[in-house]
Amino acid sequence: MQRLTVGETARKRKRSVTPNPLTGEKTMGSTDAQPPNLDEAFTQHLQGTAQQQIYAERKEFLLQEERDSAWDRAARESASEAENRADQLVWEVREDERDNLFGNKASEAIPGPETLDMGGQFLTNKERIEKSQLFRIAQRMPKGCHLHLHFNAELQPEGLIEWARYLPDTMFIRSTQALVNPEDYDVTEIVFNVMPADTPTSDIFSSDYNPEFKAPGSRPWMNWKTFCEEFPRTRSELNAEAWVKEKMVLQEEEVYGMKQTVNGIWARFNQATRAFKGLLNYDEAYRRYIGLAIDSMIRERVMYAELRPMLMDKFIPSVDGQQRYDLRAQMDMILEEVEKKKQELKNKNELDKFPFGVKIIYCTPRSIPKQKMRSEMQDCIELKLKYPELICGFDLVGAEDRPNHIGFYRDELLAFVETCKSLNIEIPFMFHAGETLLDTGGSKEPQNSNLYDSVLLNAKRIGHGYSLPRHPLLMEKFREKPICIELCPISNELLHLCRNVKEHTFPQLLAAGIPCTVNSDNPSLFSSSLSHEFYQVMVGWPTMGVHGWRQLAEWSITFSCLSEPEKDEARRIFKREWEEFCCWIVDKYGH
Ligand SMILES: O=c1[nH]cnc2c1ncn2[C@@H]1O[C@H](CO)[C@@H](O)[C@H]1O
Repeated sequence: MQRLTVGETARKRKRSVTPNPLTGEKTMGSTDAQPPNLDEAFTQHLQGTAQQQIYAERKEFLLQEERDSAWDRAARESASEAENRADQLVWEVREDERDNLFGNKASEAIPGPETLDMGGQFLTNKERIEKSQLFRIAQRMPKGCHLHLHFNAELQPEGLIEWARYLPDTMFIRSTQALVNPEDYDVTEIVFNVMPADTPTSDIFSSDYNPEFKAPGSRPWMNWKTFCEEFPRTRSELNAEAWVKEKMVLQEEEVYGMKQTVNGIWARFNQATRAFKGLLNYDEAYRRYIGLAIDSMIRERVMYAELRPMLMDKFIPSVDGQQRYDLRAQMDMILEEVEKKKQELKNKNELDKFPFGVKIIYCTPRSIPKQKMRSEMQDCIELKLKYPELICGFDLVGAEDRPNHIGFYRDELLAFVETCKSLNIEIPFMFHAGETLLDTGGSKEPQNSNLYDSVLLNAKRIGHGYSLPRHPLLMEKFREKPICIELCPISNELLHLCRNVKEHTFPQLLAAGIPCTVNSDNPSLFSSSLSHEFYQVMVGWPTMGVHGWRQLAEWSITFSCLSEPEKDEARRIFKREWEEFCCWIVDKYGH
């Protein structure tokens, strides 16, 4: 029988419509129709056709259109030959490590225990990351400026704990409960303080211990050295220092634990922050801390930083607990220590490594009453008048799912703006905003999102901005103004905004054309560093490359509070270092 073509079959099918005997419905009859020869049709249409050609051209056009409007276009187009080569090599290193270091080759076999997801949970991956060449490269990368870094959370805890050994008489510890049963050690919160040696003390290991610390006559403190000596008596598996360190750093199990909640991890985070405070807030440590923080930035190839101290507690003690230093004295210490570092660098002819020192963003908690907020703002302005080059911004900090939202302080914030204008000073807002999945500013009302107030109050930058993609209109406003976003990817993962960096919203923010920078937020609590953050954005989005890294670093200069001539100088240094960096990659990985 002669085979019908596809077209003839279709015509024939049309002719053979018959009513369904049960329903009367007319359906296509197939009784007398020949099945179409699909095989022949496909063979015919698979041969190089105009459609294939047109599709390929349209695809290329679509890709080109996307590249032409991509966020990293300027960097891509201005890349040197070495940078283009470095981009290709870094891509190769990353993709090789995805398959071979992490073992992410898809297979039906259940992966062995050595397999980890590249870009998966940060703390779970941390040891593997440290074996990675991509991480080596991230460490070596010139990073520009660090714009979101909390003052007490820059350095790892070991050093601070060690320094406390040298204060056998004046370092004290307080607990929120007696340490008697094993569970007490897990649930208690501890804080430190330097006080006069004759401060009345109690025994935290006694069931009579009274943790009350506010009431007159309360004596919740125990000498730290005594605490260390007594500690093994009740908890032999850890010594006091190791136990305290666990309290100060977020542990993998508590971050990712099945039963962990957003509130739970924030409570732990806040406890950890408070545990750091007393260990560095006394004159000797404060000074040493600044120098060491700068050393660590230089190692990480950061050339300048804007640090965020909480300045609501106005005094820090001297090492003997006898004197108190007010905010001005603290600012003087910062300036002096920065100056010492600069001198050191100058002597080594290395001033380009950290030429601009640091600036301070005045931070205050969003939990305080309006009256207190007002006095905080006045303190900030007073400091700005006294230290115009040092104070560079104002920020509200603390969990955004708790009161208050920025708009709660609307009148005070507007008064702050007008007062600054009348004094002819500028203290830009750099609010924490969008660091929440509820995005209701600690209330039940979506209109209390801190993202609205950040736009209305003309923030220069915002911290986090994680939930901004839910507001396309605000995205547009951020892009137009522009308001820069200080990304803190590891912080966001550890504080339960996303399970891992691949779920983070930074690709949406960047793709929308909003300038962003990369930051480490609280590296000492998160066991992280700025190099880890840059590593994370590289493995979190396959589209990220060396050009993207450069764009992020360049934005950190553009959106810093350096003066225009300083920015030009910063760009000059950065450009040179970047080219060296790219050549180093080509040298090391090009064979
Ligand atoms: O990611 C954050 N979001 C909001 N507040 C924070 C974050 N990191 C630190 N702090 C808060 O800032 C103060 C230290 O300067 C600490 O009180 C801490 O709770």
